[in-house]
Amino acid sequence: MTARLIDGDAISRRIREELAVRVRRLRARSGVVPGLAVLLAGDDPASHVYVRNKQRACARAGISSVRYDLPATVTTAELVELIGNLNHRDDVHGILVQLPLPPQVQVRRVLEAIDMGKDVDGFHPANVGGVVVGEPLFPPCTPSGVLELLAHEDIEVAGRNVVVVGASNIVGKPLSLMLVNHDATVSICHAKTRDLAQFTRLADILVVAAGVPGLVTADMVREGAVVIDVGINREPGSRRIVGDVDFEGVRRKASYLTPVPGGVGPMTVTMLLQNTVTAAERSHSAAVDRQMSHPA
Ligand SMILES: Nc1nc(=O)c2c([nH]1)NC[C@@H]1CN(c3ccc(C(=O)N[C@@H](CCC(=O)O)C(=O)O)cc3)C=[N+]21
Repeated sequence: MTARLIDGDAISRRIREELAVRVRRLRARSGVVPGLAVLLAGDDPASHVYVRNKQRACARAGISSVRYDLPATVTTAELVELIGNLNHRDDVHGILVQLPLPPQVQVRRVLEAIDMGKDVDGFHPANVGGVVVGEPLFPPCTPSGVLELLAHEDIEVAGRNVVVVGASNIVGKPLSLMLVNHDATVSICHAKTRDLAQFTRLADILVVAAGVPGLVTADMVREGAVVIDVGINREPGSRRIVGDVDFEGVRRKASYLTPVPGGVGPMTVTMLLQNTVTAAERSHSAAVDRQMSHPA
């Protein structure tokens, strides 16, 4: 068997075109232009690349984005204060704090400072709780991008065995709960899992988000499984990125496979744009509601 490749770039393009239509409609109706604030601390080269990609994608969809470049020495208090100011600005509908943050910063406190209604990354604990009960204000971007890819290919998740490799707070854990909410049977594997292959071979759908290049090889994959590679690993000294899956080997065994690049990565950015447009639409509806209840 040779896997069909899931084209995240093409699926993203279609969704982004629909988002651009929503942006134009909102602007025509209300004059509101969706706005995203991106906070970037320090000079991690990968973070700079990601942020540049996000801002370019915003511009193409008609979303205005402002970037705050903060020194690597930034404090928790400084970040919390800046976020407090952005929370009150009505031209900023989404706030994104690029991770990782420098080691002296208390990430939890920073994420908790973001107004829930502007938490387009879905990292605020209240949004994380929303994922548990199945109705987050904003679903986290990479997990919803994965679900969007599966839905787009008509791959049913209800009743399937899904194995998620990686238990991070931003991908593995929320994605696992979102899959359970779609009636999948989910196993979560992580760095301490003994005999990983014993689990991965049970998977109808295998999602790999471990950050370990080449972790999943063909012998670990059931014939005909769907394999979603969330890994983004930069080879030292190279600009090329590779996933967590041995692409050539697994391609001969799986029924569907996402490439890296061009799979989950662009969907993450697309879901960020989607959340930002939704945030702007909600802020406009809220303004209309206030107007209706207190006419001038
Ligand atoms: N607050 C926060 N939110 C995030 O969503 C977030 C973050 N911090 N920190 C880092 C990770 C990583 N991430 C990616 C997004 C897009 C691509 C992407 O577009 N990848 C392209 C290729 C990009 C390239 O070539 O470098 C692709 O896979 O085709 C990759 C990785 C978002 N993250």
